[in-house]
Amino acid sequence: MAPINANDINDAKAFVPAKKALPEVDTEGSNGNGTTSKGYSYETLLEIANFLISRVSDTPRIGIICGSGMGSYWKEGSLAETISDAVKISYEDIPNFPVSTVEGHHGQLVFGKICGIPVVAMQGRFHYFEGYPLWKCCLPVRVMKLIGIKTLIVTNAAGGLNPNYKVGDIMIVKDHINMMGFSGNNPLHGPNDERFGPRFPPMSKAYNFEYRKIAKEIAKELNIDDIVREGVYTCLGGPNFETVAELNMLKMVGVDSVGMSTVHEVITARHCDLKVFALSLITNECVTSYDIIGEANHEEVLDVGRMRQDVLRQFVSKLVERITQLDANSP
Ligand SMILES: O=P(O)(O)O[C@H]1O[C@H](CO)[C@@H](O)[C@H]1O
Ligand code: HPA
Repeated sequence: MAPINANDINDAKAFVPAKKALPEVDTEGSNGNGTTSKGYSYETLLEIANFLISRVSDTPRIGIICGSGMGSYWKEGSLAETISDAVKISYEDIPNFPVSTVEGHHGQLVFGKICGIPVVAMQGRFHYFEGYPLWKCCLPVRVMKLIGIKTLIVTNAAGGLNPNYKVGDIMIVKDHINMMGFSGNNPLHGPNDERFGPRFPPMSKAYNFEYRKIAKEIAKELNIDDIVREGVYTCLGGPNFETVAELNMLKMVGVDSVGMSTVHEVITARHCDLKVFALSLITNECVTSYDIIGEANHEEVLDVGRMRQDVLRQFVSKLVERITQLDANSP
């Protein structure tokens, strides 16, 4: 058989040009001062934090990680647009910071206020499939901690595995299954710096109970309780979406929503004693049968994010307000 010549292939998809030049992904973090093979030193992270602090006037109380299509890009009406008095700092301009490579992830920190409360939002997160090790995906969480946040709100786009879920539902995360951790891939792998947290942090109360209670109250107040669920999230390494067999296995072990983020961010946040709230926007139904015609795709994920941006903006804004009130009144 004659060898295939790339020029003969007629499949347009195979030749779609890259939208932007592929960024250099530093997979081990060994390109800067103070880096080690297992993460940045405390001092280097402090330097990054101080660089950011020198550029803003208010210390943020709450950090927000914007998921795919959910204000991860700057768009009229998106969650990130809620932020007033915004100071935007591109990841590229922050020393030793990774850069976002995913379509729909803008790549900047936005400092400002939601309902008068100082926040910092990540418009664009880092994923394992981009080539970053997990500790590096979570570097911004430690930086936000050093800047002064007390609470982290994590949002993600996810496939709905629970058969009762519909596209557009919002799932309050009550727990996660750390699938990547089962093979020892964990953001806390390597030497532990006690200044961040303990060697063996517990994870049984990772998702703050009081915050989840507030979120359900807010859902009622906003009259969206029919689309708000509560369930278990899992993160796979990606970037491919899952096979039917994989999804059925995950369903059997009690997973309700599936994505490629969040779990390692939450582990890092809990390690350094941040309080955590997380939600999944269900952007697609997981394909759990060979009879289903459709397939998961990233465009649908972004579209559903856009479709739900108003609701998410209201939901998260109210959460920011009520979480701040709750924490002000508790020790
Ligand atoms: O988890 P976020 O960043 O919201 O994005 C989700 O959507 C993308 C797939 O469409 C993956 O990156 C997955 O993790
Ligand atoms: N699987 C994994 N990640 C995702 C999905 C999915 O179905 N949807 C959005 N992110």
